[in-house]
Amino acid sequence: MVTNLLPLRITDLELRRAGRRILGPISLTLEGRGITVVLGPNGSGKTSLLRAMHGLERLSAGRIDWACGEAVARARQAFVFQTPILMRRSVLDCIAYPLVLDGVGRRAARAAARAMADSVGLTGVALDAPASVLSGGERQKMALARALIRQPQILFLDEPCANLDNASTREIETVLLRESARGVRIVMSTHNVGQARRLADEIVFLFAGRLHEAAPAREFFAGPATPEARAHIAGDLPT
Ligand SMILES: Nc1ncnc2c1ncn2[C@@H]1O[C@H](COP(=O)(O)OP(=O)(O)OP(=O)(O)O)[C@@H](O)[C@H]1O
Repeated sequence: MVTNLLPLRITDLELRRAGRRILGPISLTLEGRGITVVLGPNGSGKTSLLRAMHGLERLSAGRIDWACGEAVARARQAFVFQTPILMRRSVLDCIAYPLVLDGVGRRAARAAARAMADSVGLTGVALDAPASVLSGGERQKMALARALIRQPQILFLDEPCANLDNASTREIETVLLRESARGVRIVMSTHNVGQARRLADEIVFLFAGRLHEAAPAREFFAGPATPEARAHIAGDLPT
């Protein structure tokens, strides 16, 4: 179902901010199915690359081309931010909100939101309570439910498990693997090598704003192309 959106072609992309180049030049093609993990240390440009793909960054140079054209592509994708945006609504209404914006009636939207809350494991949570009472892990699940409720074909997630404990991380990873198996194309960032090993079909490794490698995960982990990638996988602290 993603075939008419992809490939996504990124050509000579550069982002310059405050007088310095923070990303690029990057040329990269995203195809097919599965989970692409954008891996790299803090500050390597992961968030910036995901935001650029999702159309949230002004490009300083280069192009980003979706196979189906930009407007169609934007309507079929969702983004989960590292720190979920909290609205002053109940948990259920936060999840239902994208459907309400689409014109779905409140009752139907809330019913769909209830089912989605269940499917991401938001159980034992008072769904009519304000979203602000949720724990970190619950907030991430709520953000994931809100992103999935319009059934996006492509889902971007920026460090979806940062600061979460093992149990919450495992639950979110399970949802991501399930959605990927259902055909949702997932593009996510992490600096966590273990998470990349567990989830990735493809790795895009960034270091200091540069693309070091884009390769099938098995290939990347068996023989990373650059010393920086090798050190990152090994858990060393390259300078
Ligand atoms: N608007 C901006 N103005 C100036 N510098 C910026 C801007 N946005 C990002 N940067 C810088 O660009 C670099 C890459 O940032 P980015 O958030 O993309 O990295 P990251 O790999 O996602 O990092 P982290 O893992 O810490 O979230 C950082 O040095 C950051 O300070």
